[in-house]
Amino acid sequence: MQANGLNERTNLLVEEYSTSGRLDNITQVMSLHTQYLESFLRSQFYMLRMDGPLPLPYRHYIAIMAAARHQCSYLVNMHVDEFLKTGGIAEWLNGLEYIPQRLKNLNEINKLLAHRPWLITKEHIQKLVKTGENNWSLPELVHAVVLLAHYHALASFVFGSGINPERDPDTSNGFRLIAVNKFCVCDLANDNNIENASLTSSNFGIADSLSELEALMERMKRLQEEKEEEEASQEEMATRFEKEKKESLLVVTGAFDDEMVSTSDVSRYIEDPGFGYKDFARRGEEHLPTFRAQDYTWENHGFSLVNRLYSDIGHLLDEKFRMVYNLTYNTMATHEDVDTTMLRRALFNYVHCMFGIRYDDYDYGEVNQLLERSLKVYIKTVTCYPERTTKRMYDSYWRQFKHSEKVHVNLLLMEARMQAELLYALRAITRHLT
Ligand SMILES: CC(C)C[C@H](N)C(=O)O
Repeated sequence: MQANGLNERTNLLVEEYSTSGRLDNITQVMSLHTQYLESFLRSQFYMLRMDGPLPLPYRHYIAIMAAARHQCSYLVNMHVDEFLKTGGIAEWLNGLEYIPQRLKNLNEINKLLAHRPWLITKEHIQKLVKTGENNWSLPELVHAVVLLAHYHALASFVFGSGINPERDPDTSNGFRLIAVNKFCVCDLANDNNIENASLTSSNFGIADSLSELEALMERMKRLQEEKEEEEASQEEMATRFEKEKKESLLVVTGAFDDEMVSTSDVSRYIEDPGFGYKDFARRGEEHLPTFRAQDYTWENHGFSLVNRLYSDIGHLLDEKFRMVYNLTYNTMATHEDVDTTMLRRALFNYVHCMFGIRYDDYDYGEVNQLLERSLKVYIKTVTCYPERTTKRMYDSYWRQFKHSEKVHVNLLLMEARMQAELLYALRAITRHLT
């Protein structure tokens, strides 16, 4: 890393250390992307610690409920500590039966938001805001929704980057208890080249993965040229989206490892643990409806609503979304000066596609050409079933790329997911209001 970048990174880490008294592994891994880290920390600090509609312990309890939907013990434990530190009632940590009804009422929206946000309707919102003494005010509800979406998405980042719990010398078994997917966070933070590690465990040689990279760059170039030549018709574009959406449902992610559930003690914070992202294709009775992005965009609708009800969070989130969307170093593994816009768009839009969100000016044929199968498996797992992510999945795509680039991928997935959840929830709130 260049001296400049390194300085910036160090400064930011020092600053974070002095404000929060710790440097967790999330921060360390994210510090590979300092600019992003800054806006991430700013918005997180705001929603957790600054003036806002919800009392502090509530915020941490909501973070716990959100992270528990994905059995993310790492985040759960972190916020259990914070919950107690901010004066939360210890009894609540026994599980959902011990919390006030009002908080319990968030279960349903937590569950839908995490796994099938398209099912959220204005009726869900109505129920929450009109239940007599247990009602939520709209600002409180928006604060809660932002926290839920943030922590669902962060769980994706944690599993996607293989972040392990920090070792705590005081609790001898605290570490073992929650080690789930055994990545080495130190490797990530140092951005060692993954070449050696991943190649020995796979059947491919360096030559194959090199030509994989060349082929990808070739496809990007060709798509760029084609784009300048002809434009597909509206119908053709719509068909391509539907095709990609349908196919995404067929992408098979790792089988569920039961061991993981039984070793996790976080299930007491959730209801209906079996509820997950729907494998529509197999069941067939429900389909994933299409959300036309231009009818309800973050920029024109979501942003102003969220900002009005919970002031300034809109700006912070907006800055973060823009940051991640535009983040680039113009590199592709060892190549420099490459315009990677197309590839980064494909990643972001593919996540939205899995949530049924369609941009009618985007050609989903690009997703199909740029994202290979193993990458799609990784994306779907990290976004929809993060707890199932394995190191093998992480290693199996883009074998020439650096760790920092795979962390970059994770940032895109995380933010796209957060935005998708927010869009559905905010649309329901708007409908409730009109
Ligand atoms: C996710 C990666 C393909 C991003 C790329 N390294 C860039 O700087 O744009």
